[in-house]
Amino acid sequence: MQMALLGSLSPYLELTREEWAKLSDYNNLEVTEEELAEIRGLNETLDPEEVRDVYLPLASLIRLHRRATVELFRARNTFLRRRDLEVPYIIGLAGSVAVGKSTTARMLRTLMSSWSDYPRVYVVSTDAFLYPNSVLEERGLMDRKGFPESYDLPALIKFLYSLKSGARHLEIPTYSHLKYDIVPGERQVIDEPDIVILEGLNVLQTKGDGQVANMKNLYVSDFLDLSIYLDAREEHIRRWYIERFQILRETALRRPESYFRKYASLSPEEAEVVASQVWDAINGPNLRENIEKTKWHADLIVVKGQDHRVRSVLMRKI
Ligand SMILES: Nc1ncnc2c1ncn2[C@@H]1O[C@H](COP(=O)(O)OP(=O)(O)OP(=O)(O)O)[C@@H](O)[C@H]1O
Ligand SMILES: CC(C)(CO)[C@@H](O)C(=O)NCCC(=O)O
Repeated sequence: MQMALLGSLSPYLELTREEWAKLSDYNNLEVTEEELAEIRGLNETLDPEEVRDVYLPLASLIRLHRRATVELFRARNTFLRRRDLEVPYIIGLAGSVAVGKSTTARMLRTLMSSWSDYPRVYVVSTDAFLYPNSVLEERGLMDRKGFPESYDLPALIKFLYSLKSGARHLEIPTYSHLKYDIVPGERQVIDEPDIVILEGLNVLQTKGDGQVANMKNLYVSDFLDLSIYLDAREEHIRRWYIERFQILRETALRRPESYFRKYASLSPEEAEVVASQVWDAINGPNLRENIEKTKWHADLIVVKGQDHRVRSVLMRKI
C-alpha cells in the first residue's frame, strides 16, 4: 500500500479481517435480535455475521473515542472554570459513489442508538448540499454531479460551523436520488443532536472555497472528530453501481416521479450499458480525480472485498 512504502514504517495499524473480527469475542460484544432485525430492514443483503464481526467492533471503537473526546471537553471546562454547552460529535464517512456509505452510516446509527446513554444520532448526506438541478444546468454542471464544483460548499461548512457552535436545532435541504434533485421545500431536521454521521464523497476534500462568516478556506474536515474512508477496488464498486442500477430499474425507477423513468423500460443488457457509461463518464473519473486521494487523510480505512465483506481495517496509530 502507498503508505507502507517506507520499509516497515507506517502511521497506520493494519488489522486483517480475522484480527478485527476477534475483537467482538474478546470484548464480549453482542448484537441484539432487535438490532439485527432493524438492520435487515435497512438492507436485506446485509449479512448478520458481517454486522457482528465488523460493524459492531467499529461502533464500539467509535464509542470509546467519543467518550474520551467528551471527557477531554469536560476536563478542559473544569480547568477553565467554565460550563459550556457540549457540542455534537461528528463522524465523517467518505468514499466513492456506491461503495456503501449510506448503508454503513445507517447501520452504525442503529448500533449507536442502542447504547446505554441513548445518543440522538443523525445521518446527514452531503448530497443535501448539492446545488439544485436548475443551478447545475445553468452552470453546465449536470454531468459533473458529485464533483467538488457541484456542491454548495459554503452552505455545508456553515451547517457544520453551526453544529459545532452549539446550535441545537437545524434544518437542511433534502436530496432525492429518485427525483435526482433537491426537493423544493423539504427539509431534514436536526434536533438536539448528540452524534452526526456525515457521509459523502467529499467529506475529506480540501478543494473549493468553504467560506463562512469572515473565515475563508475552511474544510469539512476541520469539523470532524473522527473520519472513516470506505475503500474497495474500483472494479468491484463499478459492479455494485451497475447492480444497484439494475435493482432500481425494476423498482424505484418505474415510479412516476422518477427522473430516470425512461430507463425503467430498458432490458437488463441495455441497462448494463447505460450504467457502465454513467460510471465511466462521471463516477469513475470522480473517484480517481477527487475521492481516492483523500483516503490517507482518514483516521480509519475500512477495506471491502468483492462480496462486500470487509477484508481489513487500517487505523491511525494516534
Ligand atoms: N455491507 C454491505 N453488504 C451488502 N451489500 C451492501 C453493503 N453495503 C452496501 N451494499 C450495497 O451496495 C450498493 C451501494 O450501497 P450504498 O447505496 O449504501 O452506497 P453509497 O456509497 O451510499 O452510494 P451513493 O454515493 O450513490 O449514495 C447498494 O446496492 C447496497 O445495497
Ligand atoms: C448524488 C451522487 C453524486 C452521490 O450520491 C451520485 O449518486 C450521482 O448521482 N452521481 C452522478 C452520476 C449518476 O447518475 O450516478
